[in-house]
Amino acid sequence: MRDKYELVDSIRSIPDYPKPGIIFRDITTLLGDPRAFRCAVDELVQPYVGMKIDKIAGIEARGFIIGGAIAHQLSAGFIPIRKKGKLPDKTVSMTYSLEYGEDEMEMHVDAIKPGEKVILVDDLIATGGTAEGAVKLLRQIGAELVSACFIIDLKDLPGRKKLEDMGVEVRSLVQFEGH
Ligand SMILES: O=P(O)(O)OC[C@H]1O[C@H](OP(=O)(O)OP(=O)(O)O)[C@H](O)[C@@H]1O
Ligand SMILES: Nc1ncnc2[nH]cnc12
Repeated sequence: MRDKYELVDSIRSIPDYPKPGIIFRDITTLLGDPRAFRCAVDELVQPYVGMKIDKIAGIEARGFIIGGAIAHQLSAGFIPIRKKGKLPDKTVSMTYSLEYGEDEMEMHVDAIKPGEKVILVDDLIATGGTAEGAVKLLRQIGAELVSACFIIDLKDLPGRKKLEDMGVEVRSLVQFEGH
């Protein structure tokens, strides 16, 4: 990977998916490109090296792919934040809205010990509704949220500001204009 332009070029944009007016930023092409995938994970990990991060919390489904790779690189544990009804033990849950709908997410109540240092990971932040719900859940069970990171930030949407207003540091690799 020579520079971040190659990372941008590895992301496929699909107009009017899943609804008219949305440009879907598809990371399957990035994931399928060995150099782009490695570059994205390495760039996301770099600021956290040496910070003794306990857990990476990844948001279903695309946050699992990126978050798992980051957790491995940082020798941290991995916590899945899942869509409703998928986790088998006692959970905490939160309803949230996103760019094209509404959903409910859950975590196991014992996924994190109070005070553990956690980074939230997803592929993309748009309205920030999903990440906001995840931050609330993580704090509810006592996590110390160190940062949130994304490959993509849709910068005309309020996601980044929403998290920063909650006192969360936000990092992203690629910024796109528009929806
Ligand atoms: O900032 P927001 O407006 O909340 O949108 C961002 C969320 O939308 C996408 O997930 P989606 O709900 O489509 O689920 P998927 O990963 O299972 O496809 C994306 O992976 C983020 O999780
Ligand atoms: N425009 C978009 N592309 C891909 N995933 C998204 N999640 C929310 N908005 C999105």
